Amino acid sequence: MPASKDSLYASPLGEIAAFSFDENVVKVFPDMIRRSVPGYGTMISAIGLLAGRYARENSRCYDLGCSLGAAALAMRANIAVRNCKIVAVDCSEAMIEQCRRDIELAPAEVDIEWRCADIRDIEIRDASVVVLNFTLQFIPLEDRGRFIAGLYDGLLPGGVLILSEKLAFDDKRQQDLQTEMHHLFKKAQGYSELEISQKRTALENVLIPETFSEHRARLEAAGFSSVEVWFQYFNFASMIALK
Ligand SMILES: C[S@@+](CC[C@H](N)C(=O)[O-])C[C@H]1O[C@@H](n2cnc3c(N)ncnc32)[C@H](O)[C@@H]1O
Ligand SMILES: O=C(O)C(=O)C[C@]1(C(=O)O)C=C[C@@H](O)C=C1
Repeated sequence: MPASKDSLYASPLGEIAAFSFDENVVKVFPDMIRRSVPGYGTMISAIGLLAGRYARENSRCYDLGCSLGAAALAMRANIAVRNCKIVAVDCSEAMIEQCRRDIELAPAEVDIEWRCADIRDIEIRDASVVVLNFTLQFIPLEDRGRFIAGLYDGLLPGGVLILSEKLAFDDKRQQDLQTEMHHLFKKAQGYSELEISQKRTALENVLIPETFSEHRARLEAAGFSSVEVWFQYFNFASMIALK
C-alpha cells in the first residue's frame, strides 16, 4: 500500500481524542513517524547493522511494538546467521494486519513471525537482539520495571537491547529548548502549528517520556551491565544496553 501523507490533525478538532494506533494512523504511519521523530531513518538503519552484529545462530530477534515492521525488516536484511527467527509484536490489530498483508517473505529468508499481542504478556526467550523502538514510552510507568526485568531474563548472555525513546529532561531550560526544537523540526517537515498542538494534546498521558537517568537506572536494576546513548537528535534518543 502506498504511504499516504499524514494530515490527521490538520483541521480543527472539537474534541481531541487520546492518540491510538488505529486504522487511520496505520494509513499514514510511515509518513507520520518520519516527519515526527528526528533521525528515525538513521535509527532504523543502525538497528539493522546492530542486528547483523549481534544476531546469533539458534536465537530469536524481537521487534516489540513493531508497528509496520520497519525495524524487523531492517534486521532481516542484515542477519546472516542460520536458524535465527524474528518475532515482531504489536497490540494494534490494524498494524499487524497491514504487516501480514503487505510484507512478502521469500521462504529462504529469515522468518518473521507477526504476532498481535501486548508485549507485557508475551514470553521473551532465547533472544540475542531485542528492539524497543519508541514503544516503552507507551507502557504505563508502573509496568516498565517488571517488563524490562522479564526482557532481561529472556536475553541470552551477550545479548543486546536497543531502546529508543522520546526523552524528558530534569533541567527546565533543556526541557523547554528540546521541546521547542522538536516542534521546529516538525514545522520544517511541513506540519502546521495547529497540527503540532493538536497532536501534542492527543499524546498527553499516552506517551510518557522519562529522563536518560531514569532509563539507565531501570536497565541497570534489571541487570544490564552497560548502558549508553548511541544516538540523540533533540529529545529523541536511542540507547544500547548490554547483558
Ligand atoms: C511509535 S510506534 C513504534 C514504531 C516502530 N517500532 C518503528 O520503528 O517503526 C509504537 C507502537 O507500539 C505499539 N504498542 C504500544 N503499547 C504496546 C503494548 N503494550 N504491546 C504491544 N504493542 C504496543 C503501538 O501499537 C505502536 O504500533
Ligand atoms: O512526540 C511527538 O510529537 C510524536 O509525534 C512522537 C511519536 C513517537 O515518538 O512515537 C508519537 C506518535 C507517532 O507514532 C509518531 C511519533
